[in-house]
Amino acid sequence: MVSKSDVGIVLMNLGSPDSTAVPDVKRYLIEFLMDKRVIDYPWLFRKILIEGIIVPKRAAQSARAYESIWWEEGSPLVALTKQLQMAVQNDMEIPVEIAMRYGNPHPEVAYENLLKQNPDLKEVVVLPLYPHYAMSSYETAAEYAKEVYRKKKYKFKLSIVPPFYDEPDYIHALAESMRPYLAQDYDYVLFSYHGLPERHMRKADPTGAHCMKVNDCCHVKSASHEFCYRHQITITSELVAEKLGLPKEKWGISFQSRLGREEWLKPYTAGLLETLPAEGKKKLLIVCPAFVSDCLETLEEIAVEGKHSFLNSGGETFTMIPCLNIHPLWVKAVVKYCTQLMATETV
Ligand SMILES: C=CC1=C(C)c2cc3[nH]c(cc4nc(cc5[nH]c(cc1n2)c(C)c5CCC(=O)O)C(CCC(=O)O)=C4C)c(C)c3C=C
Ligand SMILES: [Fe+2]
Ligand SMILES: [Fe+2]
Repeated sequence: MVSKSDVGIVLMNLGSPDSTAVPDVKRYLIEFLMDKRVIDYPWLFRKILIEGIIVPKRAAQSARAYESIWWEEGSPLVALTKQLQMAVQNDMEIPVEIAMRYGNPHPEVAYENLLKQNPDLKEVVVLPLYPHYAMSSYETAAEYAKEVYRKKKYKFKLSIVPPFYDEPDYIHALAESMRPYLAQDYDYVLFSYHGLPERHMRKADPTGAHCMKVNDCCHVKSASHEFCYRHQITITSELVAEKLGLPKEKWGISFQSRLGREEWLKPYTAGLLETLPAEGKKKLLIVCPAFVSDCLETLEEIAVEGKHSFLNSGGETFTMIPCLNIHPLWVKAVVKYCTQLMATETV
């Protein structure tokens, strides 16, 4: 066993542009979308599509969106990840660093910072800040953390916390972070998750025969569930709804942030926000559990664009429930997942 004083933690999130200036946003979008686990087309086709079409078209619009949510200290996602870092470090009393999959700080900087604090570092535990597995979120973060580690031939052990979508402490934290909002008058609770191309679901299925192929696949027991985003977000939602005592007709799941023309997981949040009021669901609570830190996709796409669309479609109240951010029960869960893993797994 490694002594606690020789362990460091890295909290790894998605990342943001360095600033809202268009060249910084361009650089960030290119790094993000050129990731073969995000847009999984052959390299040359991806390069032409991303650098020639998508990014030139999208960068200025994205920069404006970032500008509308930017904080004095910078990107909300990065600032909130730093706040989580401080809270976890205070609790664990060991060094905690943050790293981003895209942009800054880079995982190498996080590893080097831990080594500066303890040249005898024996183990680093990386927690990818995604409750659910997806090739384009959890997997790419975990693989990148390993790639940088191997390239630099570090001597410390590297352990990576697995997705925690059904872990009791995470479910408890998410449910309790939502509970105060249920005291207000509401018709419906919408769990809106980041979407994925349906193709990614089929690709991630190691059985090759289950996801999106078997009827009600996410509820039929299968080895594919370890890698099935839709199964995992379904379980998170069902466990939280059960804990909160939400009746079946009072909640539902949808998928946001679609990009491009491919079929993504349905139903789309944007469509539902326009049709829910006509079904009598006029007072809405919305929560986005694919993200543990508030970010562009919650603060702009949902809290601004989504709200506008819902209210314009006949909705009466729209309440966005914040991400877990630094909720004390979430900090406790993070501490537990990192502690549990220390010296139990090695890459
Ligand atoms: C093919 C494109 C994309 C896939 C697949 C995808 C999956 C995915 N993303 C997150 C989490 C976040 N995504 C965020 C922003 C964002 N996502 C995409 C594209 C895909 N994401 C783009 C182009 C952007 C940039 C913003 C924009 O121009 O719209 C963010 C916010 C980052 C921030 O700085 O605040 C997060 C977080 C998950 C969890 C996921 C798969 C499940
Ligand atoms: Fe995304
Ligand atoms: Fe599935």
